[in-house]
Amino acid sequence: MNSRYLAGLRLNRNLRATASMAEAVAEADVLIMGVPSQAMRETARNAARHVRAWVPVISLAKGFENGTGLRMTEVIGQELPGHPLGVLTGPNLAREIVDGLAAASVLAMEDAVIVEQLQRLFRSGMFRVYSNLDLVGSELGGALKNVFAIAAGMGDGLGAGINTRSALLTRSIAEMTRLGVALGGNPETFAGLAGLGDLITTCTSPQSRNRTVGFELGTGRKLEDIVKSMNQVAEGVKSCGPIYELAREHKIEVPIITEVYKVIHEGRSPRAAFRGLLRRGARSEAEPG
Ligand SMILES: NC(=O)c1ccc[n+]([C@@H]2O[C@H](COP(=O)([O-])OP(=O)(O)OC[C@H]3O[C@@H](n4cnc5c(N)ncnc54)[C@H](O)[C@@H]3O)[C@@H](O)[C@H]2O)c1
Ligand SMILES: O=P(O)(O)OC[C@H](O)CO
Repeated sequence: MNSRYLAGLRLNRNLRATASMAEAVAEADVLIMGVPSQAMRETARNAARHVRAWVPVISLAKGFENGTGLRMTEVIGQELPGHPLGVLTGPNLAREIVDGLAAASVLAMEDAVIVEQLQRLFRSGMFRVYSNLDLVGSELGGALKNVFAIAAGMGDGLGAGINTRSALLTRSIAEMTRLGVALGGNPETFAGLAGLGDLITTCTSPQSRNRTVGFELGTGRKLEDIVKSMNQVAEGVKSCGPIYELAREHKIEVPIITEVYKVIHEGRSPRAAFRGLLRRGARSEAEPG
């Protein structure tokens, strides 16, 4: 059992826990990195002393590094150079998967041969794994959707209706695609499991930590109190800053991300954020906003 994070659920009996990095990593044929984004560099650096050369490293994290604005496989690549890198991402709420409910995921790597081999390794009865050679787009989808989930949660916390949520999700996927393509992803990836699929799950499930942060903000609670009361990471809170900066750097208009950034970093109220989105000028559906 992992009573702190997945209370009441029995873990697979093949899992073995250890607090020793050397023991966890030294004999590994594949390394799977499942820590919050802001802990990724330190964790990869600690692993580097023990891991064998050429072992593939797969990231599960969905965020950007604060300060550098780097994606997780970029961070891992700096600390573990020469290893084939990938991400496993998609609509994958941990609790549902441990509970044995069916789910689909994307394993994205740039090497077509290795991704096919690992796809077989990750696939099991109720867990269907698709491959994708667009590592950058798949990784971006997972990180960007967290900020949109905060926005969707804020709407729900404010008592907005399903029409509002649907409008927000649809404009979010347009915004995700626009920014994701500018940052090097393929547009098709954002319409797949790593983009739209994960956006739907995270924006609609009460299990999502990012949506929960947004929801609580919408009901009027303070960000500091919400984060303090959670024992798990809500990646969108810390990744929102680097994402906003990347959009500015690439001159991409991102109205939803901008409003979430203002709520998190500039004390704007969720109600004012939603009003800000509604008051934007008339435009075509193909335009930002
Ligand atoms: N939980 C999910 O449903 C889920 C699903 C898909 C992807 N992810 C992503 O996986 C990543 C990790 O999420 P999580 O749900 O496991 O987070 P979590 O907060 O529940 O747990 C993180 C784990 O990392 C450990 N950790 C925290 N800081 C650390 C540090 N400095 N050094 C070493 N270990 C540290 C914690 O002890 C804990 O075991 C996130 O990027 C998240 O977006 C989570
Ligand atoms: O709980 P969240 O908001 O971190 O979302 C978890 C997963 O990313 C959903 O796919």
